[in-house]
Amino acid sequence: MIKTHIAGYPRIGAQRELKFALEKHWRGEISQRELLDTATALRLAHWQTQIDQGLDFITVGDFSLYDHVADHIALFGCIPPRFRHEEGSPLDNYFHMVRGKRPKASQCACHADTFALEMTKWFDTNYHYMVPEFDDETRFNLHAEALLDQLAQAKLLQHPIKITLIGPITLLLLGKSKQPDFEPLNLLDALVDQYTTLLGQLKQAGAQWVQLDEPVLGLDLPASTLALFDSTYNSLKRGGLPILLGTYFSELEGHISQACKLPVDGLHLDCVRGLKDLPAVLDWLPNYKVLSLGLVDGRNIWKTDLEQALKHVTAAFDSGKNEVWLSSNCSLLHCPYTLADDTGVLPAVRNWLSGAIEKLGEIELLKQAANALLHGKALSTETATALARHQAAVAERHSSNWVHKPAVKARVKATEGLSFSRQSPFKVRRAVQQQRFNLPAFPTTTIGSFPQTADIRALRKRLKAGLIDQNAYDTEIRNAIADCIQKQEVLGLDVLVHGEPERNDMVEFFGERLDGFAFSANGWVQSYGSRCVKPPILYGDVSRPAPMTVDTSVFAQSLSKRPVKGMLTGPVTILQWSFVRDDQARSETAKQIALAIADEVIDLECAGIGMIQIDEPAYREGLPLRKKDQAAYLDWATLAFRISACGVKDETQIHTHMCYAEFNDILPNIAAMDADVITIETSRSDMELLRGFGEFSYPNDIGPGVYDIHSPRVPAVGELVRLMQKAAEVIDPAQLWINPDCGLKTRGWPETLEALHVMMQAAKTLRTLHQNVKLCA
Ligand SMILES: CN1c2c(nc(N)[nH]c2=O)NC[C@@H]1CNc1ccc(C(=O)N[C@@H](CCC(=O)N[C@@H](CCC(=O)N[C@@H](CCC(=O)O)C(=O)O)C(=O)O)C(=O)O)cc1
Ligand SMILES: N[C@@H](CCS)C(=O)O
Ligand SMILES: [Zn+2]
Repeated sequence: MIKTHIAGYPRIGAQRELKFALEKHWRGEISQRELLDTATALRLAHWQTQIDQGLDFITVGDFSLYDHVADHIALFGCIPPRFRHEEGSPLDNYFHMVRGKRPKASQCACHADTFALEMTKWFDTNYHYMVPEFDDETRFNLHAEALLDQLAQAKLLQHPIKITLIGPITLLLLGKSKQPDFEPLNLLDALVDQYTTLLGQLKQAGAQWVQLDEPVLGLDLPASTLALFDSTYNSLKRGGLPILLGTYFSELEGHISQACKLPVDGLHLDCVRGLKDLPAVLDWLPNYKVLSLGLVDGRNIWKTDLEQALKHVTAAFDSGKNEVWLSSNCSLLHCPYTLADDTGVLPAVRNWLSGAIEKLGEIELLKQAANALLHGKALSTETATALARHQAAVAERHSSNWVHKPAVKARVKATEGLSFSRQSPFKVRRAVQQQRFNLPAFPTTTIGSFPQTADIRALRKRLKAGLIDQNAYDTEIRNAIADCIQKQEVLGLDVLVHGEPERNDMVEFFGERLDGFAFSANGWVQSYGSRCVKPPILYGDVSRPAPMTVDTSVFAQSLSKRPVKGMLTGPVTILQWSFVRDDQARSETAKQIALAIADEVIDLECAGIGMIQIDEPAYREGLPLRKKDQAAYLDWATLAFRISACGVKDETQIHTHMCYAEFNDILPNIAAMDADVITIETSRSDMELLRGFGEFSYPNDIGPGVYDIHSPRVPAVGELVRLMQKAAEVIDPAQLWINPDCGLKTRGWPETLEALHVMMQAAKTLRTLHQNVKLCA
């Protein structure tokens, strides 16, 4: 028997309805009721689409107003004490937990300025989840009302229901221990009790199945953790609801037999990332269990090769399996709603693509084709035509002239064996650069973007709608740059930026200017909360038809005597935050992008730009989940950065920037990138992240972020001085720069100016405290 389902659906809304409703609610423009009505309407629409496309189950539990991990914190009642208030609705307190809060003058002490939960990347995706906090005071207290309400809504559609939840072991491992020696897994028994009760309630309320996702099974796990799965799932059985164990994002290698033997009713396998596991799973998984094959890629947008997928379905039945489910490998959260009619995408490329709705159609088409094959029946004419048309599009992409550019391939080939080093070692470059720029101790700078105001976004919208012409747009952008430069001069920053007002997004902007990329008009994907990105579609060999940033940089530099950094996004980040090719190695694509960025770097240098920042915030995120694959990645990712950066003279200062990551385990590779200056996110770890840089004797200059840009909170001078003093304990002060954690695009101007003013005061204090800093080795 074949059944179809998905691991989860995008939730922001086909027209970003949830984003706009959330932001209106936060601005006080709509009530909680209106926000919840929007959410209900979206869920009903999503379930109806799944039914219309023929899926055998609708998936409930994947929707969230902000983040699904935060929802589990609310569901199991493990909200950290600082967010538990007597006053305010549960939803107010939920938003408080995920967004933080500044106290209103009139509010009581329980509303003190509280930091939101930390946010971090969901495995190796560009989605951010809210990090649960655990300590020995953590208690669980089931609050299933919201989930049961959703189940009741779904039941109105009279279609079988599968609930989806994060499994208890993954949930604990995603969290952070708030005490030095406390292990979140100590809480497992208590949490499993709550899960078991919940599963019982869900069964009673009419759910047919639950999918419990344990993507950590695809990570390198200690034997002690692996050992917990058996007893955990034995307990969960008591809930009485059939369990599908969900795995995705990685191969199960090493854990396959255990995953197959767990006391659950079915196993879901990621057949995109973990296809290698399939033969072993077919051997090990008992035939009475359901095997769910995740054959449609939820993290990319290419049409699935259904003929290939069909072979895997056949192999499953040939191995004796009785019940095979067809699905996406992971939640469709990571892809846009639809690309079928997106007018932004080049028509030649559009036919190769599949958004969430189209992926539901693929799963259904696969089911029909597999059923016909298994029962020895001919396909209906309609299915045969749809399948033939689908496969023709898949084949066309692989052989298209749009994809393959011999000159680009030849240029990459010519780089083989080259090491791509700067002309001189850092110490020599540093002296030459200090002579050129004459910077003070603790130079001050920012990461690149300044507030992307509603006015700037509205301006771009007017350009797109044809309401203003390119000249009018360029003039306004230049005004914004001039204003930004002037504000930085007034603040007294040492190294300026142009502020990035012309960029819709730091990756999409470059995608729009490079050959080999297509972009969509409405292909939005949730990044965190109400924030979305529109990843460009990297479909072919990459080259740079013309300079991309030189005019803007030259203009910005013409407005100041201080250095203004040229601002580029690095090859690994462009790769990581785009929908990328699946027909060639990522390392190959990265080299192509690196060569295009290298051309831009040289053009900037030739135009007189003395400092160039090549941002690589996704360098760490691209690290494969399994240790065995990491060294190879780090080698090519570092090489890609060096290809883009190393063509310049010693006197040109190369900066890079990284955020959202633990860096300590990859320090040798970061050092090998050999950027003259690296700015990193550190303030939220109280500079602890920097300790590793000190222990490793990181050789080049470092700007540890001194304040968190995710919050409107303005720090105090003393706080920043303390953080920098902490940094100076582990790093030679002569190596230290002062800057915020990351770009300021999501902030408003008032708090930005206030916070930077505080940062400048802190720099002054530090220069007094460290008068003897020797700036040049
Ligand atoms: C640094 N980060 C980034 C990541 N990934 C990227 N691809 N880019 C990143 O910068 N990953 C890690 C982090 C994630 N952080 C963020 C932070 C902020 C956003 C964000 O603000 N997103 C915006 C959309 C940005 C954008 O593309 N803007 C466009 C179009 C804007 C738009 O929606 N226009 C409206 C009209 C608006 C108006 O005021 O009238 C419209 O077209 O209808 C632009 O500026 O032109 C967001 O709003 O979600 C994302 C990730
Ligand atoms: N230059 C970018 C980097 C963000 S990670 C910015 O400032 O927004
Ligand atoms: Zn950043």
